Formats: sequence, structure tokens, C-alpha cells
Amino acid sequence: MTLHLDDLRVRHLGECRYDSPFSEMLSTKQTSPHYVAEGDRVLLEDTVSMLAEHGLPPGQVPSFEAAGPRRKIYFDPARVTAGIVTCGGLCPGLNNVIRGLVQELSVHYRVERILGFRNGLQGLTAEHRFDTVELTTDRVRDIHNVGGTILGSSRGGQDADEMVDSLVMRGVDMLFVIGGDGGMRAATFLSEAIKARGLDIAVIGVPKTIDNDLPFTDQSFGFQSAFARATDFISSVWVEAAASPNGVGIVKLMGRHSGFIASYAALAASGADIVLIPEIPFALEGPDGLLAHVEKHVRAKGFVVVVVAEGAGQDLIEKYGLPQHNGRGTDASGNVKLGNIGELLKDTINAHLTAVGLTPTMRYLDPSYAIRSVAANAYDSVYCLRLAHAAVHAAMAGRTEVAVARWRRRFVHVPLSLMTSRRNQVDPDGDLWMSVLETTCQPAEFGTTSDRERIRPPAFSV
Ligand SMILES: Nc1ncnc2c1ncn2[C@@H]1O[C@H](COP(=O)(O)OP(=O)(O)OP(=O)(O)O)[C@@H](O)[C@H]1O
Ligand SMILES: O=P(O)(O)OC[C@H]1O[C@](O)(CO)[C@@H](O)[C@@H]1O
Ligand SMILES: [Mg+2]
Repeated sequence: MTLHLDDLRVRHLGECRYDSPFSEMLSTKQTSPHYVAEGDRVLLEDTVSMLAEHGLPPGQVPSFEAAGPRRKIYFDPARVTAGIVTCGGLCPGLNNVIRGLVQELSVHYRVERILGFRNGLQGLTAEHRFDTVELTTDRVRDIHNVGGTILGSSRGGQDADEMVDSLVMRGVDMLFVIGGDGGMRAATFLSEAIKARGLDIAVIGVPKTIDNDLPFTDQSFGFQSAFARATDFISSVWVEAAASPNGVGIVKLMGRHSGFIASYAALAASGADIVLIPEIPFALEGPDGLLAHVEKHVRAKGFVVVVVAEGAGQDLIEKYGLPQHNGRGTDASGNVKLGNIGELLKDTINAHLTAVGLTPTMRYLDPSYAIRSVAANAYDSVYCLRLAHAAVHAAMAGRTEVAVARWRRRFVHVPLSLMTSRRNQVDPDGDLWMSVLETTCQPAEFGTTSDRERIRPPAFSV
């Protein structure tokens, strides 16, 4: 992936002419190990070798604009109407972000009108544009204690011009889109339609996905809460499998294209013998295949625990799967519906162990929604709040077509075009997967899979 400084540049609506309520507080601040001054930038890369490879002067190495309050802002807060929408699948912390946005807008910038559009982008259609929630500090005071989103969410495509009409008709000056890759694409679409009409509306993305599949953000909010919950299920099947003759515990976790939840949950629970993720194809049959490995565990210690990401082994489903295992078509947002790899593993492992005289006791759990519907944990609560602060500062300073993200520990502005330019995936050659291999002692691959594509995330170059 080749990145130029221009790809990292953030679009501004115009000159910042108003004093920010934070200007006095900022007057003494300079870049320090704990703060990035507004004129400074955050490096894209963080190793000496990567920087040296470019051979560029410091001002030209790829870097992000720092997030945070500015001394001067673009919008006159007294005249601002803000809009908030949450879209796509649920994720712990959505309510925390809504609460953080409302508090920052109301308390510090004294914005008086904040509209919550209901049920995702549906809320911006002609049919629903007047059915908004008036968001006040009172309304959001306790919402962080529960999962989900008080605004509702949805999948499905909407017309960009119709959505822009809604923003104009409701007088919205800045829209906060809390969404995953689809939501970030929609925000890009919307920004382009706004620009084409020459309108002065800021669109700020707050990246959300329990799959952690968005790039240029260290980890997406809610991910930690989600995988923490997932560990409970791994521990449960471990207990069950360990106490049963020829016990087989299988936990299927979310992760369409990225195996982060499966990897982190397996590391945290540390009872998993085998972790299967979408990034690494595996073979079922053969002396080095998954089934032989499962059998080996059952023979050696009497049970086995497998953690599988929902997107793993999709190529096997057509070959081995029963019709009910197959995914069919796409959802309303165009996401491919996956085949059920958990059920396929359950059936094939059952058949294999029975055939070799080790009739198993099968314990299969698919806790998908139980994981993403939880409230944010303490860590994610802080993270969501800080992301919300950064999003408000960005909008007030007239940034648009940009997402706020934490990158290498710092809060930064990432152009939406970059947010949707690639997918974040577990690198089979990276240190996370190495930790999984070290912990499970599973082989780097099950069977010969060289003819099938392994994911290799692109390196950056300039
Ligand atoms: N290419 C696109 N252009 C315009 N809108 C899009 C595009 N892709 C997705 N959207 C819209 O964005 C919204 C959210 O997308 P989606 O349902 O894929 O969830 P998401 O934001 O990716 O979240 P998650 O992955 O966490 O479920 C949907 O209303 C969808 O129609
Ligand atoms: O069943 P739903 O709500 O469409 O969402 C399921 C998908 O959403 C996610 O949670 C996020 O994209 C995926 O992990 C999962 O495949
Ligand atoms: Mg998505």
C-alpha cells in the first residue's frame, strides 16, 4: 500500500475564526510525551527501520493530524445543530460515545440543539427525518450503563442526496456517524454529496466494530469488552469438555473477516487448544489436518477446546457443508452472509471421532450476540469518552470527511478515504498470531493450504 502525505491530509471547511472555549487552557500547552500540540503531527509508523527506509526529512514522513481541541474554531457554537447516528451491528460502548458527544457539545461548547437520528441511516430518510431524539445531558446521563444504542441501529443502503436533504431540513451543521466499515463508507458518500452541493456541514466518523477490522486505529472501541465476555464462554466449554468423556468444546465467535476476537479471547482464557481465524486457511483431512489434530488431543488428554471465528474456513463449507451450513447472499448492507463454520466443525469432528472409536461428548456454543450486546467495561468507557471528545473538537474546528481514532496511543484524525481503504486483519506473520501459536502450541497451519490464499496485510510505503 503506497501512502502519500496528501492521503493523510484532512479536509477543512474553512478558516477557524471563533475563539474556542478551550483557548485559554491551551495557551500554555506544548508537545510533550503526553500531549500532541495542535500544530504537531503523529507518525504513521513507529519503528526506526520503517522510518529509515523512507530516507525522508522529518516534515515529510507520513503522519496524521493530531486530534484535540484547537484555540480557534470554525463553527459558532451558539448557532450549531449537531446530529448523531449509530449504524451497523451493535458494539459495546455505543451509548458511551453518544453520551460523550452530548456532554462535550453541551457542557463545553454550549451547543443547544443535538438531534439523534433513529435506527441508523434509516433515520436520515425522508420518511424518518423528523422522528429524531432531542439529546440533552439529562437524557444521556445514565445511558452508559447499558449495552446497545439508545438511538437504534440498522443495516441497509440509503440515498445520499435524500440524507443530505434531511440534514439541510433539520438544520444540521455537523453529523457524527458512529459506524463500522459500512458506516465509514456511508459517511464518505454523504460528505461527497455535501461537498457537491457546496454545503457547510461537517461529517465526522467515530469508528466502531467489535470485529476490530477497521484500519488505522489501534483497536476499535468495544472490542475489549466484547472479547472479555467471550472468554467466559471459552472457560465454560473448557469446564464442560474437560469433565466429559472425549469432550469436545467448540466456541464460535464473531469476526467476519478478522480473527481478532477469537485470538484475544483465546489468549485471555488460555484454555483453547486450537484457534481458527479467517486469515489462515486450514485443511480438515490428512495427517496434518484439523481432524487428526483434534483426535490427537482427545487421545492424549481426553478432551479438546476449539475457538473458531465465524469467517474461518469458509472455503470448506461448499466442499463439506450440508445445505443448512451454507451462507446465502448478502445482508441489507451488502455484507456477505457467511456459512456456519461452527456447525460444520461440530458435525465433521463428531463424525471423525466416532469413526475412530472416540465417540465424543460435544459442547458447542455460539454466543455471538451475547458478546456484542454487553455494556462497555471500564477501559472501553474511558476510550469511548475520549474518542467522543476528539470527535467534537474535530467538528468544531471545521474538519470534515474524517474519522477520529487512536493510533499508536495518540488520538488522531484519519481521512475517511483511508479508513475504508483496507481491512485490519490478523497478520499470520505478526506477533499477535505468534502469541496464539505460543499459547495453544497448535501448528502454524493445519494440512497443506498453500494453494489457498493467506492474508498478508500490506506494508506502507511512500
Ligand atoms: N458503500 C457504501 N455506500 C454507502 N452506504 C453504505 C456503504 N456500505 C454500507 N453503507 C451503509 O452503512 C450502514 C452501516 O453498514 P453495515 O451494515 O455494513 O455496518 P458497519 O457500519 O460496517 O458496522 P459493523 O461492521 O460493525 O456491523 C448501512 O446503513 C449501510 O447501508
Ligand atoms: O446479525 P447481524 O446483526 O447482521 O450482525 C452480525 C455481524 O455483525 C458483526 O458483529 C459486525 O460486523 C459481525 O461480527 C457479525 O458477522
Ligand atoms: Mg462492517
